[in-house]
Amino acid sequence: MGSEVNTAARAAPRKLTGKKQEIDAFIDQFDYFLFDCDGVLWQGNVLLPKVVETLEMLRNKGKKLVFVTNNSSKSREAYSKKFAQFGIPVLVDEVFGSSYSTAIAISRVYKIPPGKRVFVIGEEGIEHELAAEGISYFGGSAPLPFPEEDVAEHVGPDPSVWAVVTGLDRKISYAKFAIAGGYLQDPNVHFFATNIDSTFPTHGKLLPGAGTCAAPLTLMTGRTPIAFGKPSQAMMDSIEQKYSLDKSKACMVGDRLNTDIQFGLKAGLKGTLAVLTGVSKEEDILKAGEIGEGPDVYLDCLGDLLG
Ligand SMILES: O=C(O)[C@H](O)[C@H](O)COP(=O)(O)O
Repeated sequence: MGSEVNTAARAAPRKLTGKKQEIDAFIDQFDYFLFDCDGVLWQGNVLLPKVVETLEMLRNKGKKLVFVTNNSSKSREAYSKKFAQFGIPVLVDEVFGSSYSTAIAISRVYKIPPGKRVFVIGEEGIEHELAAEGISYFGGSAPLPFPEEDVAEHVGPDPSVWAVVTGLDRKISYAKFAIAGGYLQDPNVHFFATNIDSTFPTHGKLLPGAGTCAAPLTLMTGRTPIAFGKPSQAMMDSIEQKYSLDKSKACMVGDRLNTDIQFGLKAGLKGTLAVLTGVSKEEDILKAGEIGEGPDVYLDCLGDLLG
């Protein structure tokens, strides 16, 4: 499937009324539901209403659920613990995060050569998933092994460095950018990003997203990273393979038009459902619909799927 959205003759996004018959007809079209998490299931540390019951209802109907997040700060295992804290039983294997997507692309698609390593701008989630794939890395959450003011002495090429990977790094520093920028001046060093979200919604506010941890390197080197989170085709390809996903029976559920809904549309999934509990608002959805890039349907909140 191509990576562009086929906008031709797409109907305007339709708000589901919540009537049982209509909701059942919508759900019955799909065997698979891909869920974004933040803004759909919860907002930060607050679980949204009726989420537990809705996921249970879908499981009882035999639907296959996959939780697809761009949040690279947590590993799949850490994410499954977050689900457990909310009383939602989810297997580690049902979580597909951008850190995992990046790690499997590096080890299985790009096939990092033996003896090479990756410099990380990011947090534990990336480190955990790289390690699980047997990828050697440095940087990340480790403190700099030299005083920040001495950074210039440590900038330069390193033949052992095969790639720079960026993700959300809430301890980002000038020195980390300087080191990464030094490696990226070698055109043979790959530039990867878990995801390039502009914003990171937190406690109802928009904080700088993972994309802001890559952008200074683009400005510095003129290079743009290959990203493995939503809406990348690479992430969809891995999901398709891992879960034997039949795209003609799959629905993407999300709160954000430019990541979640684009992800479903670009992949040509059968359906896309937006909820209004996260980033994109009703007016954004209707506006995107005017250019054929809105979701098929939308709801105030996921719990409305209970009808
Ligand atoms: O900047 C980021 O990394 C993202 O905004 C964030 O992690 C989004 O995660 P998602 O909504 O896909 O769960």
